[in-house]
Amino acid sequence: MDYDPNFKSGFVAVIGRPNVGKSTLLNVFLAQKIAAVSPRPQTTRRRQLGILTLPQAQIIFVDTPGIHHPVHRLGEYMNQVALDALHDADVILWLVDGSARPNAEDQLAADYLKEAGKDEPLKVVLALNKIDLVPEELRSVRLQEYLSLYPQAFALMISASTGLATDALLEAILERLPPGPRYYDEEQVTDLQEREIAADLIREAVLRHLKDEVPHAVAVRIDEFKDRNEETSYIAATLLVERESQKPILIGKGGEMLKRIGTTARKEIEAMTGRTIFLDLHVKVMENWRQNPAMLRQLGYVLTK
Ligand SMILES: Nc1nc2c(ncn2[C@@H]2O[C@H](COP(=O)(O)OP(=O)(O)OP(=O)(O)O)[C@@H](O)[C@H]2O)c(=O)[nH]1
Repeated sequence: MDYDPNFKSGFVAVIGRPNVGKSTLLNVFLAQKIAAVSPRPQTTRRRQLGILTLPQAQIIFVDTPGIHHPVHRLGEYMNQVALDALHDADVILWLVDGSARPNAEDQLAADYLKEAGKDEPLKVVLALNKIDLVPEELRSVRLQEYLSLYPQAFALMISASTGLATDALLEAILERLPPGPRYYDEEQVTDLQEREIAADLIREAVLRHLKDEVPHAVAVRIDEFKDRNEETSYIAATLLVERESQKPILIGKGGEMLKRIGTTARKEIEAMTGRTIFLDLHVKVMENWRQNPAMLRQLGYVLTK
């Protein structure tokens, strides 16, 4: 690899509480659907990378699960992932929901930042997202409310869904990146395997159709992902639920709900892969999978420490 002293690269940890729009923003930057986006909190469970290669820089986004108070093993794992990402990051993009006042979880994120930056100052860019929902006259007050949680941050207001000031945000990140090599090929946008993305898209479809009914007790296991030819792939996946009583909710009358979930997921996977997909979905009860470290590992939630 040729060394270019003007080239910049580095890791940008994207943090913030669940549902602030991390995935939406990542999709804007990468112009491709790689992270799960859903109107329900905590869709992003795994640590994900999105890689943006520009003529003079390469940014590797680490999309962390939302920081929140742990209530079970999966929650603890998610917080640990978030802390690890802060330590390793060159720049931290702290995304908050500008349409609401700071709450205890935002305070917790600020505490994480203080903890991670106590020996070495962190480069934190604070982005107030969803500013399209905030009346003009309230905006600067809101900015100050968030900035007071971590005054060392560079702050700006954006809207990931309208694209407002997302260029300025990218510029602020680029300014703070150190010189470095191009770590990944230009064409590569993620280090997530297609099957992992497919699992995320299936889980997203479940959350979208089921609203409040089974939400976070569902995990997706990809059992098979085979290319049949150039244009078609076959995917078999199992939706794991925690209790027998959740099974009929997922399946629906005459299998109608499962069919709807399958159709939504299939379309999303087809958009992502550019291929025709045959999607075969099953539902299985796996009691208390969230408390089971072996099960979490099998589903790709590797406990790091
Ligand atoms: N009005 C408005 N809505 C937004 C904006 N950005 C995101 N949203 C919506 O907010 C919801 C959550 O967005 P996500 O991108 O899934 O949030 P996330 O932070 O990745 O969520 P987790 O995966 O749970 O951590 C979705 O319904 C988005 O459409 C914005 O700038 N303005």
